Amino acid sequence: MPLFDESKAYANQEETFTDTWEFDDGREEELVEFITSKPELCGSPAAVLKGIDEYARTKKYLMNVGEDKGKIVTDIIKERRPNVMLELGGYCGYSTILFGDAVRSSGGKRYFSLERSPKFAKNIMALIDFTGLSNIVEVIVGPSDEGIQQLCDDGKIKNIDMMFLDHYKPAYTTDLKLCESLGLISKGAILAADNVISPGNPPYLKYVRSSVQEKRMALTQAATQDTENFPGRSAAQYGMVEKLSTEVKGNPYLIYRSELIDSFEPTGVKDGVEITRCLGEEQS
Ligand SMILES: C[S@@+](CC[C@H](N)C(=O)[O-])C[C@H]1O[C@@H](n2cnc3c(N)ncnc32)[C@H](O)[C@@H]1O
Repeated sequence: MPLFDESKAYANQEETFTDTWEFDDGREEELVEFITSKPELCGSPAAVLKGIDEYARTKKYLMNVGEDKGKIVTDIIKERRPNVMLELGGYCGYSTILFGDAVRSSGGKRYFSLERSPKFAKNIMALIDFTGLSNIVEVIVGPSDEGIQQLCDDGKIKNIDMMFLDHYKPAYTTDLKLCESLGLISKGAILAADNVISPGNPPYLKYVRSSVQEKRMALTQAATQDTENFPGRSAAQYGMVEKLSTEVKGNPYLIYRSELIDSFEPTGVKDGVEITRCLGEEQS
């Protein structure tokens, strides 16, 4: 793994959790102003991303995927060339711009960003408009499980080619199972899950690394295993508002091959992205 370049490190991450939102102390709107007040950045995804990185380095930390982990995912987008890609958790739109632009450049049609906070969603839309990506990116406001169901009911997605998971950590497994149950995951789908080292997501890693037989066995155990065993405060975070369903069983017959790619948070803290490829479905 290459070493982290300290010269591009974001400002230190402060402790600003509330029961409802992380950060949301005005920095996100300050960022939008910082970017949109520079007309020279308008219409250029690369320039806007540079501007967001500059804000997070010189002013206040932002919980973006960042350049290093972002490159892991854009390399896979170039290889997979997804027609339809979803991200769960958009925040200020850094990953939305980076991956939405990569999907567009590789010939894809739609990039859906699902963001629970109406305030954050408004900021993403402002930056997407400014960057010139509104013809490919659609921001869906509300909890991810409702957004996924809605996209499916509206016929906007029939299949997910790629999905980036970067929202409420205990919802990674429940949302993946929801996608599986809705028939949205099939051979060729690729999942990229952020923060599997920092803060970590043991239930998700266990699920995507399990064999069909192990997943079938797990169905006989308590469903709460998906949303328990979280390090630090990553589960308590948003706990007052997140209502996860542990009833959705998913499709245990899907065959996954999963690997961790080591990398860094934009602050330099070690982290990794779990890349999971669906190889097909075992006949029941
Ligand atoms: C780590 S940030 C996402 C960063 C973004 N992907 C990036 O790299 O630029 C997590 C985001 O997930 C959102 N979020 C948390 N729970 C959610 C849920 N259930 N559905 C959708 N978004 C959620 C939070 O509001 C926050 O904006």
